[in-house]
Amino acid sequence: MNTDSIQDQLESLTISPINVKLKRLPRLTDYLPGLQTHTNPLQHSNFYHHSDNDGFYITHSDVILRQIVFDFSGHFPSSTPHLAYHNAGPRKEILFDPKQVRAAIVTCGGLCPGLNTVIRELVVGLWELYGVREIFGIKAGYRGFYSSDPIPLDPKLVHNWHKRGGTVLETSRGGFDLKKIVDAIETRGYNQVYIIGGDGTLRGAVQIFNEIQHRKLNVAVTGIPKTVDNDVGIIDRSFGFQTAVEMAQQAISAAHVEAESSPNGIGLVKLMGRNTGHITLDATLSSCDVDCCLIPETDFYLEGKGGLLEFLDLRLKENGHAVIVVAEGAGQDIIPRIGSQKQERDESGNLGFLDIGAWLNSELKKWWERDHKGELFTVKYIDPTYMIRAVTANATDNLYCTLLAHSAIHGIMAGYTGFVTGPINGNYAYIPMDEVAHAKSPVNTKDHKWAWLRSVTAQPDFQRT
Ligand SMILES: Nc1ncnc2c1ncn2[C@@H]1O[C@H](COP(=O)(O)OP(=O)(O)OP(=O)(O)O)[C@@H](O)[C@H]1O
Ligand SMILES: O=P(O)(O)OC[C@H]1O[C@](O)(CO)[C@@H](O)[C@@H]1O
Ligand SMILES: [Mg+2]
Repeated sequence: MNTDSIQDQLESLTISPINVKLKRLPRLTDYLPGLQTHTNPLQHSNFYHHSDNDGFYITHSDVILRQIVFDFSGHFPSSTPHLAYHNAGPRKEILFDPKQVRAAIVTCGGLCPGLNTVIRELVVGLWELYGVREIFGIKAGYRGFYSSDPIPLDPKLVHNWHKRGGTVLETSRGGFDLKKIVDAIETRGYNQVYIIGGDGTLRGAVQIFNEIQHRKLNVAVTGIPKTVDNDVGIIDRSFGFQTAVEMAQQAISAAHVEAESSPNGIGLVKLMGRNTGHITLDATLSSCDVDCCLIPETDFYLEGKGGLLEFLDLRLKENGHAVIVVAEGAGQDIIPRIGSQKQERDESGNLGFLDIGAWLNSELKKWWERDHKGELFTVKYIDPTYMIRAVTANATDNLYCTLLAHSAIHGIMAGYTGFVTGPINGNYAYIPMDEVAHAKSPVNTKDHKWAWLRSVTAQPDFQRT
């Protein structure tokens, strides 16, 4: 169909009913049917002016479609159901009496810019929007539920936490003991549990939620997805990611300056990205200084036709310098393991990596010595690791963290449980927690963005012919 006829068709298009499948969210009333409802205290707030039909309150029938881009040339609406999620936001009727709420907040896994903002906004939101007065911080990750006393939190205490990197509550890996955690939740009398963490944390949170359901406890659990690597699926992106990309730019700029200031200079930067290369990819695209971007989602090799060394040889001849950015999880298969060298695991069971940056640094030097002995050459290797995540969130991420925290509060107050809050197509949604815990988000090397990257760097595709 040509462009004009599609335009004509769109002007008069009637969309027949769309086949939508709404993702059901667990609610406390699923297993505690007798719970009383309460009017949302925002109804009496001086700051939120609203009438019944001004759209302020979100109803159970307000949904967000997962897919918003369609092919109008005959395939829409299709018989395949379109997935929809509940819209996040305040409900007029809630399932908690704010005076009876005892909320617990925990941060688990690695650091990410914005963690303290989420904590701060959970505290301030619970306190100011709903009048909750019993809010507790759990120290140092999951183990803190059963191994230390909680920290009472209030708006005064947390008022400037968003200006600090890291997590004031502290975090850790490992220490997940389901029975001890749920026992502690029961004994301490928490009835709202806010769990901030990545894929591992969310898998743990699903188990906590299942056990709470099994024990029929009046306790709602929500997850707030945190991953500096941006490797959690379904949601548009994770908080702190943009800040990390911005920080990564500084390392790339420095590598570029170093490289172009030396004859045959190579700047080599290693960035975080355990299983995904999102940070590396976005930092490359926004810097425009990178000659080659290496990520875990695509293999590469050094020697021979179409390899990295041949490419660098050409770039150095053309430009006199080159910049390589590599994600920490890239190239793990091409680094030789020494003897019985085992891949170590951290306390959560995540595989440790061989150091791709240090290995490349040494291989580049060996290559030059072998093939270009006597010619000037330098590699400047920059490994900013923790510098890109141990910072405060930028303004965009701070705002994002605030909306996430408030959305999580509204959802839990409405009696939803076992859910995660996150943006889908720019709107905040409630998503079943087990779905997010298992959804990955790799870089798609078949899409336009990767093709754009290849066109910007003109790097090889590393497909051996
Ligand atoms: N499958 C699982 N079941 C229960 N608990 C888990 C599981 N995987 C990880 N955990 C627990 O979740 C917490 C955080 O896990 P992990 O260290 O993998 O970080 P994460 O949440 O994935 O964040 P990130 O990888 O972004 O730093 C740890 O306390 C760990 O013991
Ligand atoms: O050294 P730590 O704290 O275990 O964290 C390192 C890992 O955490 C992350 O930042 C997030 O998973 C990864 O990119 C990185 O591999
Ligand atoms: Mg993880």
